[in-house]
Amino acid sequence: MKQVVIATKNKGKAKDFKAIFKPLGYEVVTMLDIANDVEIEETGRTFEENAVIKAETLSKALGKLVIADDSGLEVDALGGEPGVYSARYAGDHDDEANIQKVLEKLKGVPDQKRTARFVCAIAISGPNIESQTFLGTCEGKILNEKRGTNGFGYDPIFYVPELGKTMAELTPEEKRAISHRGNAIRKLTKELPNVLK
Ligand SMILES: O=c1[nH]c(=O)c2ncn([C@@H]3O[C@H](COP(=O)(O)OP(=O)(O)OP(=O)(O)O)[C@@H](O)[C@H]3O)c2[nH]1
Ligand SMILES: [Mg+2]
Repeated sequence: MKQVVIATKNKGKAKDFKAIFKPLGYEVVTMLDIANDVEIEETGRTFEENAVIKAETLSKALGKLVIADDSGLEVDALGGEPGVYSARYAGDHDDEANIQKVLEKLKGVPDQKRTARFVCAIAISGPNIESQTFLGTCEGKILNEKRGTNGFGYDPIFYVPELGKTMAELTPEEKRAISHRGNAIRKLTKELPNVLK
């Protein structure tokens, strides 16, 4: 089976990418499988900058084509927070603490002002290609409490109005069809149809 290397150590993202790439005929390999010792500092100010840092660092270390994902949640009533700090908003990769911080900050904010979006910047880098980025978004609303157990991160409080469900109530296939990550990868495969082998 053809392989695609993703510069992530996030198990939730790995699951999402498996759901996205399996129908395209690719096996997904992440840093958890082949480069757990490589540390990447996310010093960028934007999702795109961080995605390029991740893709280029791992691509140089492996000498291979690599895809990276930098993503997060933007809440309008919080001026776009947590943004690029989504993974480390309250505790470092502590999903529960991060969710509680968002809910606490949104206490008393009425339903119509709880709009938010997930953003995903995908970067692709390789020995013979110039790095490129693709941005995907998914619009929704932040609920007052958690619903559902699938997914990761902020999925249990992110409500998708068109489906009447939170991201955490969707199957991996349903999430793939509408998510920021699915949308960014669809752009990549449309614009670079021949780059993945
Ligand atoms: O509910 C969610 N559903 C999603 O689909 C999603 N995508 C991103 N996020 C949040 O944004 C952070 C990314 O930060 P991030 O891009 O730096 O990734 P990370 O540090 O977790 O892993 P890595 O890829 O850097 O190794 C994550 O940890 C999550 O908190 C999501 N939350
Ligand atoms: Mg990270």
